[in-house]
Amino acid sequence: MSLPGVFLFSYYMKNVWSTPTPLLDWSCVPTLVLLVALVVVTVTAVLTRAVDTKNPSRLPGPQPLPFLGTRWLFWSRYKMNKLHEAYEDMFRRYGPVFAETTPGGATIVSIADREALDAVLKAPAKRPYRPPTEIVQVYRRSRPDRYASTGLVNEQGDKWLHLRRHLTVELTSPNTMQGFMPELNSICEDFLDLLQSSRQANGTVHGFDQLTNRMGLESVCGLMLGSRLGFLERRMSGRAATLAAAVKTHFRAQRDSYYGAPLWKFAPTTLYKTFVRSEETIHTVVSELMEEAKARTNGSAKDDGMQEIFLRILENPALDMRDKKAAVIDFITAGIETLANSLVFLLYLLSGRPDWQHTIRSELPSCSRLSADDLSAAPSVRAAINEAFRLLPTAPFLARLLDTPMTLGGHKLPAGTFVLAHTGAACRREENFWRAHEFLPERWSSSRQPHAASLVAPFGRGRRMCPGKRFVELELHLLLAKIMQRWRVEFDGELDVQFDFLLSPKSPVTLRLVEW
Ligand code: HEM
Repeated sequence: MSLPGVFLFSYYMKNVWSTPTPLLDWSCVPTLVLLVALVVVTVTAVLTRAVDTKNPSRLPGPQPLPFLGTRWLFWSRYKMNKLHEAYEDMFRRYGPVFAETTPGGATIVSIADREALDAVLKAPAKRPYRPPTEIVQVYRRSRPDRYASTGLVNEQGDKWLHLRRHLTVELTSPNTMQGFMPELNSICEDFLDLLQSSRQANGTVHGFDQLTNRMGLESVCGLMLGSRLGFLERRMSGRAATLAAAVKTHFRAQRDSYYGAPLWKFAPTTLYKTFVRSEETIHTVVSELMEEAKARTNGSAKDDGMQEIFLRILENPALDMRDKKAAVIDFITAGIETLANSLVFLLYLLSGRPDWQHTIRSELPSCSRLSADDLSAAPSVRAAINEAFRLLPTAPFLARLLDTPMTLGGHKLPAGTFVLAHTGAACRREENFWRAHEFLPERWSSSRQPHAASLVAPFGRGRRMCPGKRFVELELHLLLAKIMQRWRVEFDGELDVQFDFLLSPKSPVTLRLVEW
């Protein structure tokens, strides 16, 4: 029994023995409730066990408890901010296909098996169903004044298809990205200037993660809103800090609503209120930024490559104004931390390979403005990025609901089963990659077997794949190339990584950028 359980139990037992019997003894009511609850829990536990042993197709996995399912694990055996390690441990205990049970009794199947992953992620679905984050769904549905739908990230079916068609064409177009290249070069240079001014004499940069977050903000907001917003200026405005903090809280609250006690579904708990505050802050700041961007756009020529995405979304008559605003919010929220964390992970991993940093530098020209051709002529940049995404992806698993019945790991699963596809864990299995736990960018230039490249899916797979992929890849290439032109990267010790619904570095991150 848990510690609070022991207290509760001893409190009730003390009352039962010491209280004289009154005419109408209300004190026994809580005891009765406790007893009834205990009986129900025990009977259900016995029944669950009986049903499980009769059912040979039951997937391996932790034992579910009545009313709690297997979530108790995340409140006892595992830490919520170390969920990536919890899943690695469960794969070791139960094998590459296992099931968890939600407090409501639904099954969630986790897979790290190559065949199972290929089957789920390559299934041809026109409208792949990615289970929505419930807390976002509940809140947005409660605010029809602000949201016409739950947004591209959380919407499903035809509504999702409509949003996807109208919102992502520009973002995924190679031409748009090409047009954004000069501006992206400037953003990267400003980021390097910010790093330079934050460096101590020996090259140490404290709070590197905060600086990358500002870079994520500047580039994603620049891309979406069509203008530079000043997040990379030496002294960051209060608004930028507010937005960055709200995005972090937003992700954490989603994580806690998903893996923590689901009390927020029954009452507006502190968790729910925290989530709502963060969503409202993001909405307010992004609305202000959109208004300012609109005002600037009205007074300027429309041929600027940067403004294309924002203008196309604003001018699209097929979209509700509320959907336009929600889209900008979703793009910004989905883009900032993912991009920033990926850069921290990439530099951290590269710090262990000074030889590879030399190779990158030797492939680059010395000029500061880099073109797409300069980047293509440096294959070691791509190899380092691919390898960092393989070994330490910021999104280590993808969620799907099965469209059709499927057999995974020898178990028949009905359509509608909730599956977590752990691409990150699969990429660290020796049967899928040669020396799987090591950061070896050379595997991408001359492949050593095994080399299951299709498992590396940092941006997801299929039609629900991340629409920001092209932009992020371009930006990471540029950033890495520019950093390597100027400095080599050093890091002491191991980076502490935590699960904030995404894998994130534990803040603050300190590293050294040393002159060549
Ligand atoms: C390193 C940076 C990024 C990573 C690792 C990343 C990763 C992902 C992943 C894994 C998904 C789920 C895909 C799936 O279920 O198959 C996703 C979805 C999404 N991402 Fe990204 N992302 C990044 C940056 C961005 C950026 C910069 C934007 C916007 C400009 C963005 C916008 C979105 C949106 C809107 C979705 C939902 C798409 C849909 O459901 O149709 N992401 N991202």
